[in-house]
Amino acid sequence: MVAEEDSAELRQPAGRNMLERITQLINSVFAEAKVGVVLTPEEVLKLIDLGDSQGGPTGRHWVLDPIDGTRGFVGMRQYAVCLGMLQDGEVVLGVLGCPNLPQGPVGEQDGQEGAAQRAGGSDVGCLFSAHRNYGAYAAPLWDEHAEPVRIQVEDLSNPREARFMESVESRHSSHSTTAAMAEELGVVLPPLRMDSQVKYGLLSRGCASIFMRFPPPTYKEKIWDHAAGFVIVEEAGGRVTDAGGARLDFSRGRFLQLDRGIIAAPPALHKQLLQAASKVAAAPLPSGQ
Ligand SMILES: Nc1ncnc2c1ncn2[C@@H]1O[C@H](COP(=O)(O)O)[C@@H](OP(=O)(O)O)[C@H]1O
Ligand SMILES: [Mg+2]
Repeated sequence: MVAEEDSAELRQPAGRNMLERITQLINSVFAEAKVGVVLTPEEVLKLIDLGDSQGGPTGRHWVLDPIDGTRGFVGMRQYAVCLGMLQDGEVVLGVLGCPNLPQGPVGEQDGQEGAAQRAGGSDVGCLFSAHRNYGAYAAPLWDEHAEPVRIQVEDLSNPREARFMESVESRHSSHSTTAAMAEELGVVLPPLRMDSQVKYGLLSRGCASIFMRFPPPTYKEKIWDHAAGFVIVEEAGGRVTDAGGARLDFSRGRFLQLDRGIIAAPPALHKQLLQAASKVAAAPLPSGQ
């Protein structure tokens, strides 16, 4: 298992109280679900540390981000529970649980504080999934009897009709770079800002047609922030590459090695985005940047 968290902080004296609370919470959920197991704090620490696999090009690895979009979670916006599976370096399975995401059309307000208050309604909460070569699907998160429906990216090639998505947090993805890309491409709609991998889910079901991410140059993207969303978008007919056009490569361990950033879109738009990316990269920076 390749997972974001480890137990280091919980092993400190200052983490003891939190460890007790987490252990109690797990045991109460286990009791409710009649699992028949009671964990000790030490067992909880060991289980968390099972996520220390380094991934790589061979074998099978689960890739877990238990709360992706931590800032969105804390800010009562969007977040996602993300699980992917790597087989010999290729993402073959992906699941995204998005508790605060409406099942129908999504607007700017759904990426803002207050989204969490709408959670729990029968039309809020989405589960996206994909199995390599078997398509991408969406289902209501809380209805275990609902039949998942096949999803497809929007069949769009005209940037003037396109809506692009990016991070809420400009420290995660430069809003000025995406604005320059949008201008170069001729996108006229304002960005849809959402936390976490819900953006990959929205792209896959055609709620928006472009996802761009341009982190600071020194930042190394982690595979758990993209694995599940990547296979879901590809199985929905989209393309996900770095800004140089290389398909994301999950076989290199816990990190992705990217040229500038990530661009995801239906194929016809994706091609135009790559052209825009090379023009934006070649343009001189405005003074002061
Ligand atoms: N400086 C940075 N640049 C790019 N990504 C960053 C970042 N700092 C944190 N992140 C990642 O961005 C993820 C959230 O993505 P988004 O911006 O799409 O909401 C975070 O996931 P976690 O919240 O799981 O830590 C974290 O891994
Ligand atoms: Mg994350």
